[in-house]
Amino acid sequence: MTAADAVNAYRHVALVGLGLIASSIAHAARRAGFDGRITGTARSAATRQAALDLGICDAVFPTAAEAVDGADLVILCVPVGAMAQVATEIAPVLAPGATLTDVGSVKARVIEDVAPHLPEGVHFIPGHPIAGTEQSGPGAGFAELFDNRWCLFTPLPDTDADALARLIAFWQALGAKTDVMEPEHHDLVLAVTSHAPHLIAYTMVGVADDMARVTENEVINYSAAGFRDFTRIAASDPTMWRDVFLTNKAATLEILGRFTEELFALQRAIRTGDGQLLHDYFTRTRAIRRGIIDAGQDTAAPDFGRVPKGAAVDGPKR
Ligand SMILES: NC(=O)c1ccc[n+]([C@@H]2O[C@H](COP(=O)([O-])OP(=O)(O)OC[C@H]3O[C@@H](n4cnc5c(N)ncnc54)[C@H](O)[C@@H]3O)[C@@H](O)[C@H]2O)c1
Ligand SMILES: O=C(O)C(=O)C[C@]1(C(=O)O)C=C[C@@H](O)C=C1
Repeated sequence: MTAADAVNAYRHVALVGLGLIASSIAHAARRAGFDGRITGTARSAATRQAALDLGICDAVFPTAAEAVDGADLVILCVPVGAMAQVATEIAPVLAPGATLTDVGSVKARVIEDVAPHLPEGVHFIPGHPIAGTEQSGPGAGFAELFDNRWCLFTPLPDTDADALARLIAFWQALGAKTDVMEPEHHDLVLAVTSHAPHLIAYTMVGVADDMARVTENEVINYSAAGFRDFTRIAASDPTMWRDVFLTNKAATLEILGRFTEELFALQRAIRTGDGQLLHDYFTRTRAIRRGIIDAGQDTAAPDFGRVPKGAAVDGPKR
């Protein structure tokens, strides 16, 4: 199957929320050869106009129900805390046989908030592309965002296998690698790899800001590269990240608890002059970084239409 075949399996894609991720989906779908209709909805007239000016949508609407009417693929691209509200709005107009997916950074809570509102016959397949930037809004999107990045799916036990395969092929055509897992497993993994690191970056930049007041901005002016990376992460959208922490509470608190224990151990090693402990620790973490880079070099090109091994047959990862 070609990328164009995979994206054109759908004829009308509706994007609910027109920010970084929605706009990147539209650009990547067009790049793959999507020749169907893309509709969108945003609350503000300025965002709707921007989406038209940027060529992201063929038509934009002030309400989600209007945008979704007649769509065979609906993608919820709003903050996780807004998923329940938009699901209620669109439920009456979702066409039987349509696929409804989302891109939210948390999965168990999105399933809890969306699934109860849906009519029979709609294929609800939660998803999450692990790709983004600290920018927001329709102008921030670009076609290459998902290239060689993971998109994870957390289907429900009764998810239709053909609908899942079609959606996986769509995301692979956008450039992503795909995998399937249980929602709770997803939320724990992401708490480690994304959510806790964001909170740590927010905190470190907050600490530096307090220091900057003391040292008359020297901390900001002479910031080193590592700290500057923290400031990029800490510039991410406040609404999106508030919702992530409030909806992935248990997993994030679990990881932050472990983080604090390790931090105290390192703090003690510094105080007691235990250079061996520090050296051993940093040697171990360096190996992890090198492992990630090696794995990245092994990344295969997306294989359109391929259902990942184990998706429907062996069941998702737990
Ligand atoms: N930014 C990232 O790095 C990233 C990566 C992967 C997944 N995600 C997830 O994707 C989703 C969208 O993120 P984004 O980065 O595109 O955000 P964004 O801020 O760029 O866009 C969000 C859009 O949703 C709209 N919106 C907000 N609240 C709404 C409501 N109550 N009703 C209707 N529309 C509403 C906003 O006006 C905006 O148009 C979030 O669920 C986020 O967790 C983000
Ligand atoms: O690169 C960034 O700016 C991101 O933070 C993107 C990032 C991540 O943590 O990797 C953030 C949240 C998403 O749910 C997925 C991706």
